Amino acid sequence: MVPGYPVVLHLENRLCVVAGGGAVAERKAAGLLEAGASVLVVAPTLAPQLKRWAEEGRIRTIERAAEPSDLDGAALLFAATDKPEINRLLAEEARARGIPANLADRGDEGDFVTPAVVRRGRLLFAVSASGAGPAFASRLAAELSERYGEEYARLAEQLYKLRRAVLASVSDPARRRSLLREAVADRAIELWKACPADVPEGELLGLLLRLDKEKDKET
Ligand SMILES: C[C@@]1(CC(=O)O)C2=NC(=C\c3[nH]c(c(CCC(=O)O)c3CC(=O)O)Cc3[nH]c(c(CC(=O)O)c3CCC(=O)O)/C=C3\N/C(=C\2)[C@@H](CCC(=O)O)[C@]3(C)CC(=O)O)/[C@H]1CCC(=O)O
Ligand SMILES: NC(=O)c1ccc[n+]([C@@H]2O[C@H](COP(=O)([O-])OP(=O)(O)OC[C@H]3O[C@@H](n4cnc5c(N)ncnc54)[C@H](O)[C@@H]3O)[C@@H](O)[C@H]2O)c1
Repeated sequence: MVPGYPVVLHLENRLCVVAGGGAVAERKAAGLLEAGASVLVVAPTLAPQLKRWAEEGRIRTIERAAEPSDLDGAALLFAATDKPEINRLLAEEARARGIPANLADRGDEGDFVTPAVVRRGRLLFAVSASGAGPAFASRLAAELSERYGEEYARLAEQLYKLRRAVLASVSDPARRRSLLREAVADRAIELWKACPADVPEGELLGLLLRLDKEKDKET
């Protein structure tokens, strides 16, 4: 088996085309909306949720069979019709234009697959089972979801603020690195979790520097 290469794509306002209008297309569209993409769904029949999103202006839809020209200007293609030969043809068209394609019916033949995802604010967990089955990936993602609750979204936000403060005020790279590592040690994490959501950056930095001093005293 040749393993895949994981990336996190920034798709804000990029055109992503979904061919197909069923349950799978809906799931892909939902994930794309979360990532701020500009979504075009093309299919002769559209699931109710896709119609609602179109009415709300959240996605664009075209109610007919997908055509190669639908790919104009697209960053990604999700071929999610229930016709394998159509998915393959569309993926070939996309490839010829340099657009990476996902094949809902044959993940291994596409340019990329979509992992099972758990989001906690800035945090993103993605699980791919690389052929061992989406049910397995989905189950493991559910376990991550239980292990890392909503409090991790807030924690990530605190760490984001803290990192910004450290980058802005500590110029020595080695010192920065050691502080940023310390900021994710157990004791520090407990401290950030206990802070109110709107704690200012400067205060977080002060707490971190104090922890650092205490650590120096202990050693
Ligand atoms: C994780 C998740 C993400 C998402 O799609 O968002 C995802 N599939 C999910 C659900 C799901 N998929 C299937 C069912 C029906 C039950 C069943 O058969 O198990 C259900 C359940 C449901 O629909 O509820 C069937 C299925 N899926 C694929 C094939 C064809 C094949 O194997 O190639 C077939 C057989 C189709 C047939 O019958 O012919 C292919 C792919 N599905 C992938 C991802 C990619 C591999 C990810 C990895 O690397 O592990 C890959 C390769 C391509 C891709 O889609 O990118 C999402 C769970 C979200 C969550 O719950 O968290
Ligand atoms: N990757 C996954 O996670 C996953 C999960 C389940 C099933 N599948 C596969 O994905 C396929 C789609 O699953 P579904 O549950 O969404 O199917 P579905 O039957 O609910 O929907 C199929 C959709 O494809 C549309 N369609 C048909 N011909 C088209 C064309 N020429 N151009 C554009 N759209 C067209 C139909 O109008 C319909 O909206 C399944 O056949 C299966 O092979 C993949």
